[in-house]
Amino acid sequence: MPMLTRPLIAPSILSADFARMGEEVIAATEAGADWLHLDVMDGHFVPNMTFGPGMVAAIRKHTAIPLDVHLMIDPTDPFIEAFAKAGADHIHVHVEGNPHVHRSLQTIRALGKKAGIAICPATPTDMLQYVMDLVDIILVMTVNPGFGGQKFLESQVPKIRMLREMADMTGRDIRIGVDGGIDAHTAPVAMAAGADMLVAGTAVYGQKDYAAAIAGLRHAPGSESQPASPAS
Ligand SMILES: O=C(CO)[C@H](O)[C@H](O)COP(=O)(O)O
Ligand SMILES: [Fe+2]
Repeated sequence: MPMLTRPLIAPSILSADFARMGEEVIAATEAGADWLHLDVMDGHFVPNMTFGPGMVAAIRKHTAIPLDVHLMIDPTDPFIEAFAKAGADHIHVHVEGNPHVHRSLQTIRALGKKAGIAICPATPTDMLQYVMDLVDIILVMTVNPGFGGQKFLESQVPKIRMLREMADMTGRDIRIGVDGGIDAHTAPVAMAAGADMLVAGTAVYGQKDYAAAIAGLRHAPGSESQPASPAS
């Protein structure tokens, strides 16, 4: 059974009030968010659209916590530098539909950012096998990407476990994040399988009290006896 560590919490602004984004960013920061998760969607890789580097730069001015940018766009590579310059600290690229994901990860690292790789529910873990040396964070999609407020896919729990094993075998400190349908019930399930970073849109921005929501996720059963994870 993997060790349960206190997870990092990354509220996803996908569920925030876009018309009050500055206030929403400050509110999550003051409520104790470890990272802020920014979902970039292009209406092509996923059937929804959100925002580009301009929004990331605007958000950067309102918080000092790491900006965790999840790129759901195709192509990816022409835009990596723009997101890095906009103030992203972590940049996640999807393993699907990108034949040169190895190069994408190299590019992110060369820009001095943490390299994340996101994996959709139908994609096997083998796809990550030959890029593990370039990965700082693995983002396991526990819903099909594109929308907030979807139900956590239990079918992804063995995948979280397998990726935790693959990550541990590298001997490097690779964080395993889960993204989609995370709440106080599913967070402990994901953590028991090896997740140590929880993205939560609805479970934070859909609640009245952001601080209570973040604390409720962070202190999911089993986490209290373990030391807190470092913030980045
Ligand atoms: O990447 C995403 C969707 O593609 C979002 O980060 C995710 O869905 C968060 O929303 P929720 O916590 O409401 O499921
Ligand atoms: Fe996301």
